[in-house]
Amino acid sequence: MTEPARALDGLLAFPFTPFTDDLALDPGVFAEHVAFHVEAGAGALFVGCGTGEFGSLTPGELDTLVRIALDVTGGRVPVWAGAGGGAAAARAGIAAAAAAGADGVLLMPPYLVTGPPEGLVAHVRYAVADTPLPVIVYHRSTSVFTEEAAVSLLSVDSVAGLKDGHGDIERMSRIVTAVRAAGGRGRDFLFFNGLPTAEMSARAYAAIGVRRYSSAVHGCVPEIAQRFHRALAEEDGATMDALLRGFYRPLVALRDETPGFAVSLVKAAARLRGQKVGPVRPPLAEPSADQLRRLERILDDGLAVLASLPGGEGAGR
Ligand SMILES: O=C([O-])C(=O)C[C@H](O)[C@@H](O)C(=O)[O-]
Repeated sequence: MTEPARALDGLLAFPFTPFTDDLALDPGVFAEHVAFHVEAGAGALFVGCGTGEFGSLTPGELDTLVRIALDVTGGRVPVWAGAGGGAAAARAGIAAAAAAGADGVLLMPPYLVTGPPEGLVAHVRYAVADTPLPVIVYHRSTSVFTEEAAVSLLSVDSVAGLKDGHGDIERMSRIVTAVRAAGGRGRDFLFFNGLPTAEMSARAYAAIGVRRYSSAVHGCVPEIAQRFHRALAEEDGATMDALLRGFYRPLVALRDETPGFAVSLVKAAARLRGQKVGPVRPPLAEPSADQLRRLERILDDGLAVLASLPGGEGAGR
C-alpha cells in the first residue's frame, strides 16, 4: 500500500477520460494523456474521478483506465482510482481498484440519495469493507460531513483523508480543527481542497491548514498549474496574484457561464493545445464557438503572464 501522507505531497492531477467522436473510450489517447501528466510533474494521478467524468463510465471502462495508468506510470507516481455511486457499487468499485493494483481510492459521493451524518459514515464503512487501500472521502453534494461525522471517519482504518468539493470554508475549518484535536490518526489525517479550479481558493484553504489541492488545469496547462503550486509552497504572493489575475479569474468567469464547465472547459483547452482527448459525454456540454475563442484568448494571456514572471519559464502553445 502507498504511504498516503508521503505520496500525496505534490500537485494532484486528475486526468481527463478521452473519448472518440462517437463517445467511445479512447485508450490509446488516455495512455498519451497519462504520460503528459507525468512528464509535466504530477505528484499523483486520480483516474476516473470528477474531471475524468466518473459518472459517465462503466465499471469496465474505469478498470481499463486504471490499468493503463498503472502501466504507463510504471510506479513513477501513485495512481488513485475513482469509486462510488450507491453503497454496493462503491464497494465493488473499491474492490476493483484494489484488484487492478491502484495505490488508493477517491470515494465519490453516494448516488442520488443522502442520509443523516451517521448514515454517511456507515456508507463509507460499508464501501471500504476490508480494502487494503487508503481511501480519501469526497466531501461534496450528497456527502457533506459534520465535524462529528468527520471525526467518526477516524474509526474506519482505511480512510486516510477528506477532500473538500463543497466549498464551505468555515465548516472545513471546524472539521480540520476537530479532527486534529481528536489526536491519534487525526494528527496525520489528510485534507485536500478539491473545489473546481482549486487554485482560485488554494490560498484561503492553506490558511486553514489545507495545503494539498487538486488541479484540473494540470491536464491542459500544466506549466501554469505547476508554477502556481510552487508559488503557494514558497508563499510567493506576487506570482499567485499575477496568475490569478491574468489566468485563473478569467477562466473561472467563463467556467461559471455554463453548468459542467469545470470539466468541459479544461478538456476543450487540452484540445486547443493539441491533445486529442475528444468530447465530453452528456450531460456535460461543449463550449460554443464564441466561448472557445474566449478560452483560446485566456490560454494565450495566461501563458504570456507565465512568460513574464521572474525566471520567465513561459512556453508558446
Ligand atoms: O474529482 C475531481 O476531478 C476534482 O474535483 C478535482 C479537480 O482537479 C478540481 O480540484 C479542479 O477543478 O481543480
